[in-house]
Amino acid sequence: MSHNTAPDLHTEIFSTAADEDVTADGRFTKWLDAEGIGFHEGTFDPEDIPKFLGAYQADQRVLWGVHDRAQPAEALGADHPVATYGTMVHPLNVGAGQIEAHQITAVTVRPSHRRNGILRSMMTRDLREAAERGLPLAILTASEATIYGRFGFGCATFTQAVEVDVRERFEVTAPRTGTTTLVAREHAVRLAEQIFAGFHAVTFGSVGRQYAYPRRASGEWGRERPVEDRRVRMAVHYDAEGTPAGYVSYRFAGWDTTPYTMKIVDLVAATPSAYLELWRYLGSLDLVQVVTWDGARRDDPLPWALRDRRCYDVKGTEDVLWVRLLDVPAALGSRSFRGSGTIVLEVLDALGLAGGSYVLTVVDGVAQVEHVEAAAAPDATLTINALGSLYLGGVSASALAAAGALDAAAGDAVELLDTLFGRSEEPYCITHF
Ligand SMILES: CC(=O)SCCNC(=O)CCNC(=O)[C@H](O)C(C)(C)COP(=O)(O)OP(=O)(O)OC[C@H]1O[C@@H](n2cnc3c(N)ncnc32)[C@H](O)[C@@H]1OP(=O)(O)O
Repeated sequence: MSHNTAPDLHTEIFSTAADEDVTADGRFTKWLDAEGIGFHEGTFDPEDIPKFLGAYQADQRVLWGVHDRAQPAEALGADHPVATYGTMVHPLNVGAGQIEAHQITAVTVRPSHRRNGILRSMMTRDLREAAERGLPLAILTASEATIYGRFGFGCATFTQAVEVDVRERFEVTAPRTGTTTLVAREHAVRLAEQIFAGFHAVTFGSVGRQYAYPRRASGEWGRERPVEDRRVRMAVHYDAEGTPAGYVSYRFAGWDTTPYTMKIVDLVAATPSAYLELWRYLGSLDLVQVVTWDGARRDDPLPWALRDRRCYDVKGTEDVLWVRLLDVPAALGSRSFRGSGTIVLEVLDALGLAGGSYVLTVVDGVAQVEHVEAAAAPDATLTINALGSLYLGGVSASALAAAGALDAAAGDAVELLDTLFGRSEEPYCITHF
């Protein structure tokens, strides 16, 4: 049977409430299943749906479903979205303070409906409405690097995947402090929340975590399902005062994997010494040959703390946060800078949300930003994407200029931007969403 009917689309936007229907026919279950199709997952176990609903409520997610009422009779029903989109708000650490970031997640469009502008229509509407609500910026983590530039996002933070040889030659040379020990499952969620809060408060670029994170770190939830993963263990580092300052949760890859591998599920350290002590602990695990982790900082201090730095092998780099400024004065004005100086920026925004000329004045790291009439001679011109990349200091203005992504009237403008936006540490985000 042929089916030439044009799509008949309508969008439903809802926030999950406690009385949401969790049966197979409920809109939440249909929405979750549609999202799962986009990421090639199987259907969900019905008994998991209430737990996912509870998590989504805790995160205060807003869910979008696009429905097509003109599909063949045998197709998934019209109550089953052909596209999904989700948003929530969590704080982003920008130094001087935390700003509310509009997070975009769960973006999927069914193969039968792709490349018809469905993503574009959801995202342009959502970004406009988020800007109207006064949110200074939007963030996301991207499945592909080619999708979101056109919507004004710039790649802003990175992590690297590492493999550390923890056989005899592994030794952390820093002086030993505090205690690191396995903790009982019943305390693990609370400890994970408490330690992450300490880490987040001091880590530039960190984003507050959703409900599922401490549960997965503790093993109370597994990676795929919200049921206990009995193979996950969690060790906590207590500093010299006895304060929990870091945790690592890990899972053995099994005796069939050689070299024998311990995979880090999550590692969060609120202090540099907690970080090294967690690695000292990992190095003490008998019968393990390598430890793997995909969330290390690009400027990881660990190799500098090892007797044999060649134990540490970088396997790859991954981009994490993509940033899209929605309100340039609010976003720049909340961030801590370095030094002092004044610069006029011309920002180009194809979506017309945040473009214009801005005077950025920084005095001893504190910024004031003024939106001005089109400047006759800006010191630097860049797209909103490039400003999103520059925003957290994950790339220098010099690198953007060398890449043709920032056009400076004079060389000292680039130098000044390097000083102002530069940081001694890279921005670091270990929250995926
Ligand atoms: C934040 C997150 O959730 S990341 C996860 C993103 N989702 C996935 O990776 C799941 C699998 N992919 C999909 O479901 C879909 O292909 C999507 C959501 C990526 C794209 O949805 P579509 O409705 O097909 O996109 P739409 O038709 O609106 O395209 C908008 C523009 O993006 C481009 N585009 C869309 N997808 C891609 C892609 N994967 N790579 C490069 N360009 C893309 C289109 O060509 C179009 O360009 P134009 O407007 O400049 O001509």
